[in-house]
Amino acid sequence: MLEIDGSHGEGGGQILRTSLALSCVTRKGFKINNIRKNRSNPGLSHQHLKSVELMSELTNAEIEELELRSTELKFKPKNKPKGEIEIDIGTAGSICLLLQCILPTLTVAEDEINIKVKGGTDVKWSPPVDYFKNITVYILNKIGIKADIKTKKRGYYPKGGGLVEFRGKPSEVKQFDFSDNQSPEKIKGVSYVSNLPEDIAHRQKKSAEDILDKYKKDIIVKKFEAIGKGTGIVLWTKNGLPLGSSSLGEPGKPAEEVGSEAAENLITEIKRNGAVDRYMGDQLVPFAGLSGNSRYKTTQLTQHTLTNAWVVERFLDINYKIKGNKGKEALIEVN
Ligand SMILES: Nc1ncnc2c1ncn2[C@@H]1O[C@H](COP(=O)(O)OP(=O)(O)OP(=O)(O)O)[C@@H](O)[C@H]1O
Repeated sequence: MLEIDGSHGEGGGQILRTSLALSCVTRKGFKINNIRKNRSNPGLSHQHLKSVELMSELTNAEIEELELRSTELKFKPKNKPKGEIEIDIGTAGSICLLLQCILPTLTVAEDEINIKVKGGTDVKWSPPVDYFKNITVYILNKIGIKADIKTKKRGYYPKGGGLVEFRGKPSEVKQFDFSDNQSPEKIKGVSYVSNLPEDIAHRQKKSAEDILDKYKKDIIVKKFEAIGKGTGIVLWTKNGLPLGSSSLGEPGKPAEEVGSEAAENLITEIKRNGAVDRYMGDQLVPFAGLSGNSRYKTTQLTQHTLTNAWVVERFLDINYKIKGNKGKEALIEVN
């Protein structure tokens, strides 16, 4: 069994998720300790626990020590992933982070993987579902990963209750070279509210548009069905590979600030010389590794990217070459 130190780098949940994914791809078992050691609430939270359960059901894995707040875990998959599953995170834990585990495993899937997940769709420190669809899944489709998601209901902190349907098919990851990007022709986006006045979504949109004044824009306003209250905005560039940014509303945060935060972050992404944004910088790591020979330039090298590369190197016989410094543009290569 491979031994993984969950406190490596930022010591967060992604070490577990990437280990689960790569374990299912290679069918190498692993033992992880110090799970989420550097988080204020260490150990497995609901989202991580459900990710382990999901991956274990898909591959008929043997697991030991699976409990809420466990800081250690053993996982050994038996079969190639496939199946149809309904899973309820039970909290506002991120649906998109749970789905992160499955995407790399489509490269070895025996059959379709269809999942209905309940939980949070637009929650802090995770990809909002509109980012996941329009940036993560969009870019992965381009490199051969056959996946799609449909958002049926939104889920916000603290109640969750969002519903997303995921469909994935056996896929072959293509080698890719994303070292350049084109300047954006247009900014697309969605400014949304649930169970709050629609005016908030219009104000978020307006303040984002004011900052993005020199670009063509197509930002739609939506009122989404949900159990709880929530607002936010997701923006992405059109032309070439999409760069994305987002901001969530919260009590006491003016709608104008939500819109301007997302727009300013997007401008920073555009001004930097990178083909993918800082979040895709870490999310593409496993796919570059699985393709065996790929390169891409991220707008900002993060600790998550470095840690993700470290995890993938434990499972695959590859080395990442990362040229650049943390916080700056960087080229990530596998060959
Ligand atoms: N605003 C965002 N837009 C897109 N992707 C995001 C955003 N915020 C975070 N992400 C992605 O979500 C993932 C977060 O990983 P991280 O390890 O921080 O989660 P986590 O550690 O599981 O959190 P926790 O330990 O609390 O569960 C990363 O892949 C990151 O790129």
